[in-house]
Amino acid sequence: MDDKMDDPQIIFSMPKAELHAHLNGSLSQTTIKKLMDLKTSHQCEDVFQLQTMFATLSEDHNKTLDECFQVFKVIHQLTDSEQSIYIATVDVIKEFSEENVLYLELRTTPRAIDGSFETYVNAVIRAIDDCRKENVPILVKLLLSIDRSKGFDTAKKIVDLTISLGHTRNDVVVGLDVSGNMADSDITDYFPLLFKIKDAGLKLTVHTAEVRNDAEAEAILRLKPDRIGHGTFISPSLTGSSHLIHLLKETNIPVELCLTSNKVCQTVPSFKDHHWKIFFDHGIPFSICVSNSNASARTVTAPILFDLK
Ligand SMILES: CNc1ncnc2c1ncn2[C@@H]1O[C@H](COP(=O)(O)O)[C@@H](O)[C@H]1O
Repeated sequence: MDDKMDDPQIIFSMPKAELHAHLNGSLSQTTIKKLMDLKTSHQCEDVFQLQTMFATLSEDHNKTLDECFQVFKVIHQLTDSEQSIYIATVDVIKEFSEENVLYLELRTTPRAIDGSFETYVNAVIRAIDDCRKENVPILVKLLLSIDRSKGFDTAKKIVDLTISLGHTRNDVVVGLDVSGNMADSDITDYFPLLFKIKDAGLKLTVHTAEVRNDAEAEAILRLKPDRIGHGTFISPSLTGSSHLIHLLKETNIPVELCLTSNKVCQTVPSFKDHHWKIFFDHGIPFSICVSNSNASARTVTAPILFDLK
């Protein structure tokens, strides 16, 4: 099987649900250009430096997972104001809708804007509300993310905000995602916060086993989140053991599988070697997701599956 798909049109036209989309990982080139122009119009001094960084990032080659995390640091410089976050969110929603995504569960990590996480989240929610008012034909819900590399205190603020919005805006905010670089932290430090989310009746999804750490993967599965993201190194083809996949099957936790993201970040060598087939054969419930993409990358995953089956 070829790792490239020639004709994604059929997938464009299919109605889809997207359950794992990072807001700042979903900016199209058009939106990036728009946000860059916004910086220029505000006469930001760092705009030339940003342009150079984006030119380098746009070079078409796969990146390691660590390099992917560096990319976000650059993208975050573009979404650093209420206005830019609003524009980014509206664009991402409309672009998913244009690709016939009917249910979009967007996730994003609030950053302090003028010292306030609320400002960031309010800009995202205002964009979702405005798309609803405009009758964009897509249902959008929001997960707030904690970035596990940012420490407990920041995570606590985001968890408290999630719980508060889970009451006041439960038409939009459905729960929490745990993301960020696995190498940077011990996930169990965050467990008291994750229990708070569960106790508040909110949904929880956790990036799990993107790189190998069997003890951590087991601890997350035993925590029983509502979903897990990736689950790459749960696969016996990579760990050489069936222990984690049996545990996953026992807990029956659905997995957000992100084929393109895994390939680009090189946590799997090729689509052919992706663990989706092993999960399929074990009867693990999963959803095919994008995680991070530009608009043109979003629709390649499903044809790959058709091809493999
Ligand atoms: C590739 N696999 C991944 N694994 C873990 N976390 C990831 C990720 N891809 C993205 N993120 C998380 O999402 C943030 C960008 O979107 P937001 O600023 O939140 O909208 C990244 O900074 C990282 O924390």
